[in-house]
Amino acid sequence: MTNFPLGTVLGYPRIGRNRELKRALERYWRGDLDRAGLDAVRGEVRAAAREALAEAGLGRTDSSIPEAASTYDHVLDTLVTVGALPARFADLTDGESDVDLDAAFVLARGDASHTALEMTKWFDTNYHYLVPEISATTTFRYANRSRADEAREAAAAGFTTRPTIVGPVTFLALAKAADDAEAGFSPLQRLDDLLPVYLEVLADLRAAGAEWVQLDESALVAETLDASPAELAEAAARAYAALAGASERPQLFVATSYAALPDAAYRALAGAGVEAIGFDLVNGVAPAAIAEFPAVQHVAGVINGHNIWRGDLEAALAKLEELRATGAKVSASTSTSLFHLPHTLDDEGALDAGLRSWLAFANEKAGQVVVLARALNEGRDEVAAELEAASAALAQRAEATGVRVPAVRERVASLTAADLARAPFAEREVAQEQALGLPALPTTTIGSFPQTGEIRRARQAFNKGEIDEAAYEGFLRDEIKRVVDLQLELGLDVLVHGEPERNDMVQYFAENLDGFATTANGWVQSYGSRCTRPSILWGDVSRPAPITVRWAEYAQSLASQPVKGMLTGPVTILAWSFVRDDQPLGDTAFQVGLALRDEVADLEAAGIQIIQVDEPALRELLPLERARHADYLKWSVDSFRLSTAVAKPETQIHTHLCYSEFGEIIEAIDGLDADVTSIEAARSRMEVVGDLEAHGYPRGIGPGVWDIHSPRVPSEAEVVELVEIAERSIPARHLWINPDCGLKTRGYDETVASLRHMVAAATQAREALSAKQ
Ligand code: MET
Ligand SMILES: [Zn+2]
Repeated sequence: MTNFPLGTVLGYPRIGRNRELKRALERYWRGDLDRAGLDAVRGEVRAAAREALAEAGLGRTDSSIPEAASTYDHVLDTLVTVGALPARFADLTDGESDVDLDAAFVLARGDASHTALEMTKWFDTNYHYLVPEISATTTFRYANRSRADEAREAAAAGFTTRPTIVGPVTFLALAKAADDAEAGFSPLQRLDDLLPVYLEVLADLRAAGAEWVQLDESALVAETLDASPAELAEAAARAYAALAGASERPQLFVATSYAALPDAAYRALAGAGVEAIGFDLVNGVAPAAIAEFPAVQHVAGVINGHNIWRGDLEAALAKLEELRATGAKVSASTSTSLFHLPHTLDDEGALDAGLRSWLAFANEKAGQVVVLARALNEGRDEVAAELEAASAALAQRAEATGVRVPAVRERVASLTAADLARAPFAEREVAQEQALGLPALPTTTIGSFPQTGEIRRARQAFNKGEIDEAAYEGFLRDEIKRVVDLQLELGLDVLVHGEPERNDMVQYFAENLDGFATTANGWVQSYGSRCTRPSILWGDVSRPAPITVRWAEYAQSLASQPVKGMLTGPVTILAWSFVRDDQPLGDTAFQVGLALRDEVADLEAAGIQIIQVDEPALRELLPLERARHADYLKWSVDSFRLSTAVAKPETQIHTHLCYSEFGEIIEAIDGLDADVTSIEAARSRMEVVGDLEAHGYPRGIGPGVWDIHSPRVPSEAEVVELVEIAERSIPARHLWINPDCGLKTRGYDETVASLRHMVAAATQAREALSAKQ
């Protein structure tokens, strides 16, 4: 068996350098591409990933290239591999043959007869995985052999790559108890039943030629899961004793990312006989017990896989040398999979040359790992030139114009507690009731309306200079009028302008704020075929001019109902951008908060009575280590309040949070002090409203009644049912009726039908309410 390579990356972007896979998927789902066509693109994307990493300098046959392609989601891949289909998908399999990709798509996207799996954020990132549902009766079987097929495909192309799957502990730790599970059931209880399938998978991968397999076990670093770190470490000890004990298997590389690997978990893995263990040295420190396990290969994540900065290569090497000095066997690696990054800077010719020299995308990060591996192998003198170039870029960045702007820093420094506080809610509630005069159970939407092909084409034409600004603005005004008229016709109570001018809710602000740059092709996967193009926040942030005011003002001029002004909050702007790494995030958040504060004041002055500041990423940035929570919650809440507290009592502040697992941050949500908060709740059938009730949440709340992540149109009766569930926990005067999230990814047919059902359901619920009174 071969040694573990001296340099590796934990994963690679999966969607294709030019989003080939995204496009192929969408054509396939629309029926414009057949399965053979889709499979051909999938194969090309896998081949291109291997070639790109080989070109960056990773070895073709030394297992340093991860075989980490995924067509929709890697947790879904693992779910299908181990055949853990929830009961409601039982009709997709005969229980014996392989579960195919088409079945996986139904799990992911739902269809007329299946509600899709839930999605939630992958650790503290902006990537969404599909949440497995496990109960005492879930069956496990080796039900999809794609990983082994891919290893064979790699071999045929002259590679020995390293198949990558989610490890058994993480798979179960990230799962939720299925609805039919008994109270108190935890998916980890099924570990011993799952392990035999992993043994089969390992044997099959070995037979396919894999020398090493990578099992991602990042759950071991998280303190925010249902299972405690001690339970997770105990599960790891059991799981890996079983897997390492197998005779037919590749060598095991257990990778962990996103925070420090706790000593207990490290000992569990090393003690079980795992041959290589990876840990994150960007967001964590090395486990203390390393010296006790000299046989283990320690794969040190010293190159940040989750940001786009070229960073301090010298410091990364110093970490490796320090580890090696303890006598440990050391390899260089990225801290996380590179699927959080765009493919390559080669596609960013238009980027400012200075800024570009400070950056590294996936291919360039792989190149950095290769440099470090050479230093480990041949000595640091052999890479002196590369180290020097990286240090020079870093020094130049620190001094560059715009990175530190005195006026911005002085404004932040002069803030006081009074700048963060509004009048008490009781007072605001009365003032808003008078100002707005809304009915009980008001209906609204989350902001965006469908981004039609026509809108995208108009934006493209404008960006290419094919139409001038006046023509584009005229187009947007017509679109806004259409959306406002539609909402009037549907009978919604609080309107939106529909956000047609925004390519993306963060990028739009980034493009209009100083301190940001945008990329040409910097796409990263968000979920399935959905990609985002995060902006690069590289300098001090300020707002040169009002951003959204003219659109909101125009929309408001078309209706007597209130139109919500629509902003993206500071935490979300940070979470969905590539942020600077040279100062605490909280400092950056305050700069963004101040810029938004100016926008709130201007919206209000323009006559906008309701302003929504979206913070869907509030939960996502919550650190995985509990010790860091207090600091995070303080700056995230304060930066939101900084942006909104400028509003008068009669101005109603809304916020929107995607996802509903926020038991953990309910104090923070309360701390935002928004008058109304909309949240996702439809897929979990309002699970979250109980948490809110238990907490005694005192202000307005809009639990989503329509799951907009699926093309399914909810019936009026379904919506009524969800409203009734919500009414049991939330006082009617605080309850709002809205979809789970924005509608930009939906088509107009579904949108109109669903909103019609939603408004009709609200009318029914109102009638029931007044009958009761
Ligand atoms: C991901 S949250 C989206 C909120 C935004 N206002 C929208 O409706 O699209
Ligand atoms: Zn949302």
